[in-house]
Amino acid sequence: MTDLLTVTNLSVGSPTGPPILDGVSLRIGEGEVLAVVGESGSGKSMTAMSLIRLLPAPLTAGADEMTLGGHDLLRATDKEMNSIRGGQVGVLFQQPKRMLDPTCTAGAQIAEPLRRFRGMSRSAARRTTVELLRDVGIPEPERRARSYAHQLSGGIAQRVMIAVALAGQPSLLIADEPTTALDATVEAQILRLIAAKKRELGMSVLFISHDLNVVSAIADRIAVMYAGRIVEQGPAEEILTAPEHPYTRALIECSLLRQNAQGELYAIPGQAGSAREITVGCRFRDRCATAQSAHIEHQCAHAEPALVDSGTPGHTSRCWIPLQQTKEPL
Ligand SMILES: Nc1ncnc2c1ncn2[C@@H]1O[C@H](COP(=O)(O)OP(=O)(O)OP(=O)(O)O)[C@@H](O)[C@H]1O
Repeated sequence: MTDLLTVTNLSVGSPTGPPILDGVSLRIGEGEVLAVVGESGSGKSMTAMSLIRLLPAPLTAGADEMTLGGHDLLRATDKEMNSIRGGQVGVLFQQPKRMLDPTCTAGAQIAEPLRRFRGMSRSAARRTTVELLRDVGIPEPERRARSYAHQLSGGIAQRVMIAVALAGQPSLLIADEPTTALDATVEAQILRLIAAKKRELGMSVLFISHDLNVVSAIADRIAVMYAGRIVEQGPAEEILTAPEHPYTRALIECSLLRQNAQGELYAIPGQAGSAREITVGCRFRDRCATAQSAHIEHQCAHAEPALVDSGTPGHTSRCWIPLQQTKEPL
């Protein structure tokens, strides 16, 4: 599969405090969905923001390589980036009603990229806007085109955002927790819509989520982030059924709503936030049951493991004692 996006050794830092992203490398094939998962604060959104060069000041990013199709995202001028965002890259966020401009109709917000990126006349953009609204499953599209954000439900607003994102005919859709604010039925509809559009248009998708249940419905490959690092990456099926990293396994336990012997719901012990302060050894070690066992603790505390092949093509993990070696059942 030809790669659409290649990111090598991406790091993000702030003038104060430890690095926010540390040596993140990703690739997304044409027409592929890569899901990035991890707890709040692990660096998922910062990864996406770095790609489209929209990091909030005073954060700065550096990478060895960052390419999308034929575009070098590291060297693109601000003007080029303006046309890549909304053109080659469409973006969906968690709070669709907040992301829509409250002063413009839904239709005007879809027509804008049609005119800007596809050079359509006013009347052609108006017609295509209605087609796009119909295409993303919005009933009465002519009427909805005249609605403002406050007149839309969360699910309809996210469909409008999908129409805005697709208007520029992107090769990559970045979807940052696009269903987190929606109720379960609407969430399933929006996931189905994203999957259908991806198939129909042959787009690639960078899908960001904290929820492995959601991710399992849509991802071809999964990258697991912890404290600014990718700790495991590989084919979705393999990550979900045969994880190598104890953190991935812990996320799966949480998503399955597993209970412990006392009948309590499983939760990962400790705080994710403090891991970034760990500069020596594995960042997950304080929360990792395997690392807490006496003979292993020494190794995990003294050197950070590298991201290495698990033995299956394309599956890598960053752990001294990968789970498949310990043969612990999931
Ligand atoms: N403007 C900022 N200045 C400094 N640090 C920031 C800034 N914005 C975010 N961070 C830090 O960057 C880290 C990664 O944040 P990011 O938003 O990427 O996490 P995330 O994995 O997307 O979490 P969530 O699911 O909550 O959005 C966090 O520790 C956060 O505190």
